[in-house]
Amino acid sequence: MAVSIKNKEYQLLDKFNAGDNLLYFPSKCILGKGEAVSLSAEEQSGLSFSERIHTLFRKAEVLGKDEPIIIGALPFNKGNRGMLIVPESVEQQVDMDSKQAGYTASSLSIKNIQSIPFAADYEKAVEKIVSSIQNGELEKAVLGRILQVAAKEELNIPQLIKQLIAENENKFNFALNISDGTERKKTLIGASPELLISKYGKTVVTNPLAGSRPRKADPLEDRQMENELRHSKKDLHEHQFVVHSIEEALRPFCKSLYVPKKPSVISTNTMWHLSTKIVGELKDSSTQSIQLAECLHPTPAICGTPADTAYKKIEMLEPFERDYFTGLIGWSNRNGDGEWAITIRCAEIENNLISLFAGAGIVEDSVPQEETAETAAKFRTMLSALGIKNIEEEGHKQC
Ligand SMILES: C=C(O[C@@H]1C=C(C(=O)O)C=C[C@H]1O)C(=O)O
Repeated sequence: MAVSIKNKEYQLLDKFNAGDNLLYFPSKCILGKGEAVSLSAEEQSGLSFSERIHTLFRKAEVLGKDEPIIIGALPFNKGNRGMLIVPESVEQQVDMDSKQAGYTASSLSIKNIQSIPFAADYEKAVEKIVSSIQNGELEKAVLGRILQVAAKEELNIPQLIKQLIAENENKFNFALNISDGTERKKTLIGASPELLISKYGKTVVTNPLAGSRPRKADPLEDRQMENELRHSKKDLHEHQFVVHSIEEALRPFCKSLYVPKKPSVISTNTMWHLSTKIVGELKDSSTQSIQLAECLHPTPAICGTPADTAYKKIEMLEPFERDYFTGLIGWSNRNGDGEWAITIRCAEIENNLISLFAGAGIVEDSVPQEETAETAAKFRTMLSALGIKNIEEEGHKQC
């Protein structure tokens, strides 16, 4: 049974060890230890996300698990395997103090750093998407790249997640064990600013982000960036694709749906984003959060419009498998209440190797160099928590 704690002085986070599964969301922190039930790659094969969750709950029931909670990560490609488990024990905390998480990052010694693809090749791929858009093949596609960092020493995951949480208050922070039953210890870690769906009873909330500017150290320049974004035709247009598609997907499930007419601007520690918070009331409160997430995924915020054409372009132009990047991370209980965030501002870590992921939405008037700069700024969420401050220039020279 899940144990709930309400005490600001107490930090559930302090109990996190490498190999555990942690979600540190604005609403609550969930720490899962051990693995009571999971789904193998074979068991997941051919199943939708909802069917996987359903199968896992059934397995937990057979074992007599009381009030099971599923924690996991689901991939960008709906056909790939994900990581879904009912932990052996679950503790939750609803009243946290992220500032207390603070651990001062020491600078990581780096052996090697590389962009995949190189920045110049990323820009060529952006150009190709822009031409396809101009030819009328599609309207938007999100193109990603990886920054691969080899550190001199193995990473300390508990320290890293604490630092990430301290730097990313009120974001969807996570550290999940994606080792996949093998000897190789792999962690998916990140601080996502983007809620795909939350569902509590009859209430659903989604908060798409699309349209971005990097934050600046100088306060005046920083405000300028925010202002520019708020009035940018290109970004407002890009944002509209996302809001429109989410509204269409959610409406059939809802008795009422509130969609603000204009986006607001929100900030992370590294970015400004156009944001629209959409709130709905479900017709049927037994609708599962994962069912809604599955219906929305992949949104044009992380894939494109139309989704199938954008998907094909991404597969053709990105020289790597996205896997968990731009998939979902979250939890669900037996009633179907749950929260699923989009897996961005994240990295996969295996010993001393870190793969950071970032993507940018490409539309008709996108400028390739600006998209490289945008992805570089998005990498900074993870880089900063790793204590790597000045990689941008260094990275550009080497990439
Ligand atoms: C794909 C990412 O971010 C997405 C793309 C955005 C954009 O293009 O403006 C903004 C937020 C996210 O929806 C990422 O952070 O890697």
